[in-house]
Amino acid sequence: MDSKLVEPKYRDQITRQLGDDLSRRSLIGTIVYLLIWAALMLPSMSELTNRGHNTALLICTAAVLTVSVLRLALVLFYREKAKKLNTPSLWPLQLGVFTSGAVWGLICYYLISTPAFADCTMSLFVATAGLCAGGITSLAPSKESVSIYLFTLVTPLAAGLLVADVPRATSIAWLFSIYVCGLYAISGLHRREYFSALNTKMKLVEQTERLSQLNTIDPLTGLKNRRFFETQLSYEFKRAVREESSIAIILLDLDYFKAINDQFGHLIGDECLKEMARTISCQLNRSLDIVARYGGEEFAVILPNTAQQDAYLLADKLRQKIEHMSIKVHAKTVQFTASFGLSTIIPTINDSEIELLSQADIALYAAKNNGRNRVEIFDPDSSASFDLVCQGAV
Ligand SMILES: Nc1nc2c(ncn2[C@@H]2O[C@H](COP(=O)(O)OP(=O)(O)OP(=O)(O)O)[C@@H](O)[C@H]2O)c(=O)[nH]1
Repeated sequence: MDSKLVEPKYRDQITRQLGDDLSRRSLIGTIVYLLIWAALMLPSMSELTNRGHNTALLICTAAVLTVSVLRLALVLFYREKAKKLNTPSLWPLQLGVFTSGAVWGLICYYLISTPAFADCTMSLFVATAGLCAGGITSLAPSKESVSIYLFTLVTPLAAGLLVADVPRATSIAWLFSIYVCGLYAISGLHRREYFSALNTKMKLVEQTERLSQLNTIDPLTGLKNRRFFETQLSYEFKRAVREESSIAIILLDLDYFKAINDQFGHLIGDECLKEMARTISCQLNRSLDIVARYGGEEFAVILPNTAQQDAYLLADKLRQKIEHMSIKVHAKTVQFTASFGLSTIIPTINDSEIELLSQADIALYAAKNNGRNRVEIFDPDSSASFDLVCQGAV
């Protein structure tokens, strides 16, 4: 691969894309290769057989068939490698190009230098010119493949022209030289355009990924936002149904936040939210847990595979951490508390995550009503939350 044309950070993805493209093109190339041989030989087959050249023809046909099967096998081998490796080497594809080019070139040499096949010479030149054009167009993204193909295909043909008594040999040699040079130059342009398009595509993919990442993040706290939370909740809920495992939701809301804003200003209010986000994130040690800013001063936590008692212990630990947090503003210290609503379920197919969320909301509402700075667990029996052993009520 031409590394000057590829941005280093996209090297791996582009190498992979190049391999995919070349393997697809090689498949088509192999079929066209076979068809060209058939079109070249079938019309003159009976005549050549009558002249007693059937053994030579059979050997050439067997060689064309063998090299096509080999090339096909190499493409499949490359595809198998590509399933396991991120950036598989392109050598199987290049070996396929080399063998098919070399076999065609040698057959050309043999047919041109054998007087009995003089009738086929013109159609052989046309077929080889077509193979050159098609091969170079489809292999253009790989400079090495183009060079291998041209060299193996054209060198024996040129040698054949030198040794055999071909009418207008000089003219044909010139025509082929111009033709091959022109094709080679055009393949360079094609290659530049191909890699420029790939670099642009990779940049777009990268920017789209970054944008969709940003789309899931709350800019103030750096936590995930509500949209992400809801998507993940749905996903985790379905997983809990499948695995028949417990899932818990904690909703927490800063107490009297309006008063903090009014007293210290919105910037200090923002600092409280950021500090709170940091505290919640620090307390969640499992990578499975998801914390998000659910609303203005409201946060939400999903705890997959967590029983009610464990979720309660975590919520109360968070409550205590927040209670003991403080933010310095000039000479003053801002302290605040938060209220928590908790709901847990081992869901079945008939349950829904929206129900679980609204249960956590009911429990949070109860925590606010029951005095704030406390954890309430949703009680399914009374359909209202009840106070659990929570020590820090204001
Ligand atoms: N600084 C800041 N304030 C916010 C933000 N989002 C919401 N708020 C404020 O949060 C306050 C929420 O007030 P309320 O809904 O009355 O709740 P509260 O004062 O916390 O009272 P309780 O929840 O009942 O304890 C409002 O004053 C909002 O303006 C934010 O991003 N930054």
